[in-house]
Amino acid sequence: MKLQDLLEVLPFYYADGDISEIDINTVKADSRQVTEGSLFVCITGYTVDGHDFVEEAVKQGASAILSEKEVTASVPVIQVADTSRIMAKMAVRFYGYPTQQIPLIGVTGTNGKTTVTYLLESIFKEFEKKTGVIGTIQKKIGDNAYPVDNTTPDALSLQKTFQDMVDEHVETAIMEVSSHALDMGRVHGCDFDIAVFTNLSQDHLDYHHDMNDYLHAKSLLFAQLGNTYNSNQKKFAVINEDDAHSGFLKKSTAQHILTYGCGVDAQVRADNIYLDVMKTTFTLNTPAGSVLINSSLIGQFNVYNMLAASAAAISAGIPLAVIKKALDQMSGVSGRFEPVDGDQDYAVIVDYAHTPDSLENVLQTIRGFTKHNVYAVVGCGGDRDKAKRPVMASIALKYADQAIFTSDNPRTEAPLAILDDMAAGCQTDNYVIIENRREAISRAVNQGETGDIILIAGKGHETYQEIHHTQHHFDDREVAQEAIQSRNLKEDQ
Ligand SMILES: CC(=O)N[C@H]1[C@@H](OP(=O)(O)OP(=O)(O)OC[C@H]2O[C@@H](n3ccc(=O)[nH]c3=O)[C@H](O)[C@@H]2O)O[C@H](CO)[C@@H](O)[C@@H]1O[C@H](C)C(=O)N[C@@H](C)C(=O)N[C@H](CCC(=O)O)C(=O)O
Ligand SMILES: Nc1ncnc2c1ncn2[C@@H]1O[C@H](COP(=O)(O)OP(=O)(O)OP(=O)(O)O)[C@@H](O)[C@H]1O
Ligand SMILES: N[C@H](CCC[C@H](N)C(=O)O)C(=O)O
Ligand SMILES: [Mg+2]
Repeated sequence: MKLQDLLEVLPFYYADGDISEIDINTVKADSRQVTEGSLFVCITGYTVDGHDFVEEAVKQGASAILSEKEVTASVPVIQVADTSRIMAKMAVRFYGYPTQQIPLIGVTGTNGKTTVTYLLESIFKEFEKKTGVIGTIQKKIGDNAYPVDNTTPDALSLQKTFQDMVDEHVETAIMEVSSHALDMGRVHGCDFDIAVFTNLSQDHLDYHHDMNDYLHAKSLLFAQLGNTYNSNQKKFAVINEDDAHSGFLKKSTAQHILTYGCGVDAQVRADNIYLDVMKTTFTLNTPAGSVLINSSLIGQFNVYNMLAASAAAISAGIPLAVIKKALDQMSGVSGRFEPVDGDQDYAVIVDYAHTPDSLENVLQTIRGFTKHNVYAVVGCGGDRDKAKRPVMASIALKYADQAIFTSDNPRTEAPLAILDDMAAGCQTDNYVIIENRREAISRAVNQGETGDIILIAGKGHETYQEIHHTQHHFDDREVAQEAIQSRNLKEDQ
């Protein structure tokens, strides 16, 4: 592609050097990925400054540089005000406006995004649509899965993925949209058709200044809804009416709104909710009629996730009977309230709860299921929101008979310093600190007696423990299974 064609997305720019004959065969923001004929985009990052890699990019074969600061290079330099924002627009142009060609659903909120995207995938598959899914666990095109680095990829990877989805005839794309992504403009230029809000509670205060800043980032998805290119189609904001922030989010969009919740005001509503350890049933009331849902997803929070997915599906015109069939059949999401079954008479549940609200929801749910002991194995991530550490610890103590505090991706922090931050939130002494996660899980499993429930929180589907930039293989489900088997063996002897 001619560089000048790519620059059509810019109203103004300043070019240093003759760009009229320059061809671009790819756009890269990482000098290590630059190949002959790349446009190298300099991003001022959080750890390093991409402008420092111009020389390396030119050596690797970059034909031109897009920068937001003054840089000197032996190839033409185009200077703009904000390279991240412009890169997103260029990515959309470079990959052929892919989200104008597929309906796109974006899901945002503190908790429940992954679950809602998988519920939507099941519903659209039941409706015989080929789906694409992008999120925390992986990205999927039809039934093929690929690894991801971020819940919401950078703009270049994202638009490339959408182009792949177009090439592979995906009929609906469903993605998680993180607050980081919204704040950094990773989704600029995406033509969302439906935007879903799950809920907002404390997280990521390492990145966002305060809860208002966090809420504002989330609202950008709704502000962006329908503002891009072809806006003739009906666009919907699907909003959790029971969340305290719903009013603000409703004001953030000029598109149609469909609310969901458990109160009388919600347009898509759950009534007669029955929660038990094996199943959840409720009546799903919608503007299109009512059906009884009989799901194997556990807990009140999953009723909300099913309402969110149902409301989004209704906005997309999917019949209620199809929604019911998909929700009834869906067996669960990897690492979310996932039981580990080793033929034991106490339950072990692995769950991705890593925020105060999700931990409270999942422990409250578990507490409601047993009069026996509840054990909670809990840690907090390093290089992440420090303010949530004492809060999560005190929630664990409130609901569990014993909490076992341990490591969860300490990253570049000292594990014991993280555990100290957690201990600062403890008003009671029903906890132990076991830094090594394998030992912590083993301790919990060895204490389990008939009817007890052990929650292993925080890592869910993750298959690693990240320590000082290195990921060591670690899967809570495998480790718990090994601990159960080793105890079974000892007891059989
Ligand atoms: C704080 C944050 O989100 N950072 C993201 C950001 O990194 P950054 O801006 O700090 O980049 P940097 O490493 O400083 O580098 C700056 C620039 O120099 C370039 N560079 C760097 C080195 C080099 O040799 N050559 C070179 O050109 C880099 O490619 C980059 O363009 O851009 C990177 C590339 O897109 C992301 O991978 C990175 O995510 C980091 C890994 C991260 O941990 N992000 C988390 C906090 C995150 O985004 N999480 C959300 C939410 C998850 C949830 O839902 O809970 C997510 O969407 O995943
Ligand atoms: N609607 C909900 N409200 C509160 N907690 C929830 C909800 N749905 C799920 N959870 C809890 O949050 C955890 C994470 O769920 P899920 O992965 O669906 O959320 P997410 O928003 O994708 O998280 P992340 O921000 O890490 O991508 C679950 O394991 C469960 O404990
Ligand atoms: N997307 C979240 C995941 C947290 C998962 C938890 N295991 C941790 O490492 O804190 C984050 O990067 O903050
Ligand atoms: Mg997720």
